[in-house]
Amino acid sequence: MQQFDTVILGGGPGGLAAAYGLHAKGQHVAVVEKDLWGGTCPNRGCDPKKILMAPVETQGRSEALQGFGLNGTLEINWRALMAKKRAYTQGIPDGTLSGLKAAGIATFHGMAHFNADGSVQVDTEQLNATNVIVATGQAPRVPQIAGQEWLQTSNDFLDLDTLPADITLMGAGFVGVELANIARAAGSQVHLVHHSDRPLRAFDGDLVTDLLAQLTKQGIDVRLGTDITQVEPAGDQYRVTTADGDQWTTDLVFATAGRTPVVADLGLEQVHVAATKHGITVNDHLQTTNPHVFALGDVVDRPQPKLTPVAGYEGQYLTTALTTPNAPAISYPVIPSVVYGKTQLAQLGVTPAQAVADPDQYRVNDLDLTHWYSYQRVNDPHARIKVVIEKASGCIVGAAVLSMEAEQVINYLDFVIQQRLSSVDINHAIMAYPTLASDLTYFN
Ligand SMILES: Cc1cc2nc3c(=O)[nH]c(=O)nc-3n(C[C@H](O)[C@H](O)[C@H](O)COP(=O)(O)OP(=O)(O)OC[C@H]3O[C@@H](n4cnc5c(N)ncnc54)[C@H](O)[C@@H]3O)c2cc1C
Ligand SMILES: NC(=O)c1ccc[n+]([C@@H]2O[C@H](COP(=O)([O-])OP(=O)(O)OC[C@H]3O[C@@H](n4cnc5c(N)ncnc54)[C@H](O)[C@@H]3O)[C@@H](O)[C@H]2O)c1
Repeated sequence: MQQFDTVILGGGPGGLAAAYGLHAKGQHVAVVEKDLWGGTCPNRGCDPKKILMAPVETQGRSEALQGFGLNGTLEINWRALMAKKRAYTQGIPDGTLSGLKAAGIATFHGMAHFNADGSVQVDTEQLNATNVIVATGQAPRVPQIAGQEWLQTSNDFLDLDTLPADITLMGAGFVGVELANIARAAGSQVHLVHHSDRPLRAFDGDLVTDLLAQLTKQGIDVRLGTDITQVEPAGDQYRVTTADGDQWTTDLVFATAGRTPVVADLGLEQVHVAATKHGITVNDHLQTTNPHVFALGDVVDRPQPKLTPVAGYEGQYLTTALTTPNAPAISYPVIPSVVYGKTQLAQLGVTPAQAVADPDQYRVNDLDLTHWYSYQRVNDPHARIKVVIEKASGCIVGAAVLSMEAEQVINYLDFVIQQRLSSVDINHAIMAYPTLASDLTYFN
């Protein structure tokens, strides 16, 4: 039996933020990881995805300028791109582990679960702690359809040796839309199938419609309002059948229909930690139904989006909460979400839909940006922003953006909203011109 102040289950971005934070506060900390040190984001999520996305973005910019001073399209070399991705990801687990060891944080590799006395079991090791933090994340959800055993996941996609000529993606959420962008740009025929008529439900409906039109223009076969009911082998390929009776053959089918919290086999019931199908139940101090067990990151059932910076923020919060008497409840700043691709979709703060529902408090500036200098310069075909303004203060409190530059614009607006900067404040700053930042003055 080894004794710690805090034992953390899961060595992803959330668990690691808490581990380093609590260690810096003088706690004796242990982290348990059953698979790849570093977790989803740097091994099978954000980072490898965005490495694959780099040439996609460049190709998109090149396509937009064809006939406007640029001739010749760019071709993606999948093998070379995958080699670049692997050169990055292969160093992550060892690098993460050495960082923890160098800091003096205890590490255990293996599947952790609770014993009935509240201790944590990792193979033959029994770890005892004042508090335990569950940071076990989410895993791809594989829908239960006929032939589900043939379905691949984003983990497989992000490590494909060769990109098949024809792929099908089941679900047009964050993962489905981003993988569709990558595969299409790299030369695959892509079928993107979504069960409802309204994918990316958290985002502004008009901008999602614009984005889907862009994907269709890129040659992606977008099929809405239809369910894949069966996948079966057909020679070297798979035959896909939908509820409408449509059928086609494809080389690989990927389940991109969401992710499920990793709670099975943790023995949560042994220590009376409650969970729903959306994750572990916590109060406003990230404390579970067991006062000595806390949870953070993707595994938590909460309304905030399941993103790396949110997991990291919660790790920092628990650093304070577990080392300060009477710590305040967690309070989240505005959280930006971005769907990456040739055209990026981003959102932050009060949504245009919320603003329209409360016209006494808010107004919405719906701006076609295609004629603004920043977007004309790069020939962005569909640049658009909806800016939500609080009527009483004149401050920007939310935004939804669709453009090749959305990831940058949304982060500038994050500062503007978080600091509650008025247009007078913004005008006091001299920004380099002409840049995306110098556009900020014109949004409200
Ligand atoms: C394809 C893809 C792309 C993404 N892109 C982005 C993006 O661009 N931006 C963004 O912000 N977010 C993105 N995300 C989401 C992001 O990866 C997660 O929000 C983030 O990794 C959550 O961190 P976490 O620490 O909560 O969980 P994880 O990173 O999932 O880490 C949990 C760890 O716990 C381990 N574990 C599980 N059970 C046990 C156990 N019993 N014992 C020991 N260890 C265990 C797991 O092996 C894992 O390593 C993406 C996700 C995917 C899948
Ligand atoms: N750029 C980013 O920040 C980024 C990228 C990828 C993932 N993520 C994070 O990971 C989470 C998971 O992403 P995701 O795309 O796996 O999930 P998601 O919840 O964003 O999208 C999955 C979609 O599939 C649909 N669906 C469910 N069952 C289906 C079925 N049988 N057939 C067809 N469609 C079906 C769902 O309605 C949903 O719209 C995201 O919510 C996000 O928090 C973030």
